[in-house]
Amino acid sequence: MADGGGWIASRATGSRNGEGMAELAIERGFLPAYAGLQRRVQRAVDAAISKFAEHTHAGLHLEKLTGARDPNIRTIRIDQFYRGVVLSLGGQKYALLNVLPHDEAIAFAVSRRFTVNQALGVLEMRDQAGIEEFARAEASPAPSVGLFDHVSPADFLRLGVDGDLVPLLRIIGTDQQLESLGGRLPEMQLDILRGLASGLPVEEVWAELADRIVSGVDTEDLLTAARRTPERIAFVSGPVELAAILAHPFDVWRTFLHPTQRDVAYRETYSGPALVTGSAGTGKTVTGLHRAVFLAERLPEGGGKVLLTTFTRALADSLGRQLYRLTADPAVRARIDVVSVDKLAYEIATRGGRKITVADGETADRLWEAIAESGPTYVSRAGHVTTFSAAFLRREWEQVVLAQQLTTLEAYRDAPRKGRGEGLRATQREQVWGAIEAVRRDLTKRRLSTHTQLADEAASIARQSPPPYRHVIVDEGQDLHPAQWRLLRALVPPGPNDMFLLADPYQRIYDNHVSLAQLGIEVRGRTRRLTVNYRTTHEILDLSVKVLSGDAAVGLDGEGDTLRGYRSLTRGGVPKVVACDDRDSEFEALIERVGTWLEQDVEPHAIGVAVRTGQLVKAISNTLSDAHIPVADHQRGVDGVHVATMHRMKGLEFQCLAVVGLDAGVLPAPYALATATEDPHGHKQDLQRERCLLFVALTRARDVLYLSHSGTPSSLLPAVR
Ligand SMILES: Nc1ncnc2c1ncn2[C@@H]1O[C@H](COP(=O)(O)OP(=O)(O)OP(=O)(O)O)[C@@H](O)[C@H]1O
Repeated sequence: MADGGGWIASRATGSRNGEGMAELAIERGFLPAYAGLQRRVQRAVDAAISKFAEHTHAGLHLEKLTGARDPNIRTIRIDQFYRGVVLSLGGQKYALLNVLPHDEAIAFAVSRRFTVNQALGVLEMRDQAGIEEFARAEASPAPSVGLFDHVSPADFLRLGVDGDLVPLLRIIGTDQQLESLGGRLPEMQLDILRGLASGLPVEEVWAELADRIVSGVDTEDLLTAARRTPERIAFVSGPVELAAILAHPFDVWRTFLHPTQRDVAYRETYSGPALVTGSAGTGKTVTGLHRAVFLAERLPEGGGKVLLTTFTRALADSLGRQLYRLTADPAVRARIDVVSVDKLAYEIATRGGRKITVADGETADRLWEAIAESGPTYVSRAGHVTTFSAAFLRREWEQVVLAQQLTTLEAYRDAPRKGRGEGLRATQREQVWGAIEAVRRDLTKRRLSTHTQLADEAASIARQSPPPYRHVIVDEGQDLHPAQWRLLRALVPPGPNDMFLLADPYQRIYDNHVSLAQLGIEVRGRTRRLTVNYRTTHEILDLSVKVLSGDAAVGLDGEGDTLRGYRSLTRGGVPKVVACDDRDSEFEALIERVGTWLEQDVEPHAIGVAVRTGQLVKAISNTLSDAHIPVADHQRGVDGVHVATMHRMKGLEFQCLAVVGLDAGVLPAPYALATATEDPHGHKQDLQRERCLLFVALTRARDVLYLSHSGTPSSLLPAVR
């Protein structure tokens, strides 16, 4: 270490060593460590980093340590109390690993060891002292059934598991044992072991890795390995980039993507529309944001724009905020339009000054209620004289008539009604058509349009002009209506990298069952699946997945999706279910819970309360406000605890989440279910949608999940230990 690796000086004065700029890298773990420091210590860290520019290593007090498991680890003085831990990568390159109070820094530094993965060639960190401790504590004979009996030593090596760990893995018989060893292992190897332990066959785990296998790995060459590990080591281009990273140290995703996410987001070319699936919290949004920036950076000046769109305005706002943090370059930002699909449709449909008022949900509901009440009767399968319900008529309009752009009774009479349950006789179709027409006329008379109608009109308008975008990226795609897909298809010319779609069929909470191929969006051969959940703890995920029925959901590509290999990287407490006698005591318990979170310094906006109905939202907001707990009001820009319906929780996340009012009679919502006797298929579908809704709600929690009900619990709530 002749010269302290100063990229700042190199940049300012030109290369001093004549071999190009020396570099400083940061290791992923450095960011949370930095984020947790007081501002005063952060400033001292910033100053120490700057010294890399100005000093030789002597000036930096880079120290080797006696007893270190890794000869390349050094510590560096930050101030009187703190030390940084640094890895020498060779060639005057260093990676910042951690910053801790003096004794902890030394303990961290002597315990860690960096190795190069023999299969993937990536740099890995392990807690060597912790592994030794585990081996001592668990020094017992192999269990009769080991967790990895189906994996041969050769397979372990092929999958990049270090040979010296194999004897230790043979004594592991349970998931709990694996988890207690887990945090000490290299992250990538743990990921592979968890995959194997969750029942994935060796060949499937291998297939996930196959693209990344490197031949001729030099396990001594840390620097090359570090360059192959962008998910753990980021080489910064200079002080501006480093400052940008350190300014938002919690946004780890900005700098470090999982290899699969990186492959998906940074692929040079998809020959046509690409679909990324993955269940809750797997980083679909994050991947879409990176893709948007990647594509926008490649657009030539005046060479078109990227559209980044999603389901609601709130989600689009959130995308916009995250995008802002991902790229500081105003030219790149200016090339990306972030807008919800509804707003996009409205803007296109009202272009040229046309005045349109959007029918709000309540107004539309009232029209459907009125027609259902006064509408025709028929004799049901069960032999009752019955009417078509408002929900049935509205869905028939949305899911059949608007979805297929049916404009005449004749067309409707012959139209397929896939996914709509019980068939309708010709006379019933006439009755339904009459009711739909009446509501449509009523809307026209009042000069109102629904969002779906607007999307339909906007699609027709868009088809008549040259497509305004070069690339379209769609988040939360599982819930878009066919009319919205037609609109998006019309906004971008078919070709390479035209559409990049993100969707999770297990989070479908509206009735739109779409086949993209039928809408001219062919993703076959270009679908990828993300499986690692970054948001939620293992325990929360475990409970959430139990809510789903186990039936495979059908994806936008028409294929059955799977939750195989879906897993979380973090551990936490088991979610708590509180059973209350009545609503008052349930609300009291909620106040207590939220109050405790606030006392524990959880920010109000990091707390969410999800419920099934709008009435409960109102009641809980009032209850919390009365207890002097701030409740967010986004329209008025008021910060506070976020109380919302499960539908509105889509796409969001909270450090602490309460999902309350989980009573039988509230969830599944009786008004959202077709009657089991009269429409068994529709009933089953509706029930599945309610399950997905609860799944969406539960998976919004990051660290802590609290559940409660009054009286009999919802049948959708799984038994909790
Ligand atoms: N590679 C990563 N490293 C660290 N954090 C990540 C990574 N990828 C995603 N995250 C974090 O995980 C959380 C979930 O990510 P994101 O919202 O993109 O997932 P999603 O698949 O869109 O989720 P959902 O479908 O449930 O809305 C976010 O907090 C995000 O910042």
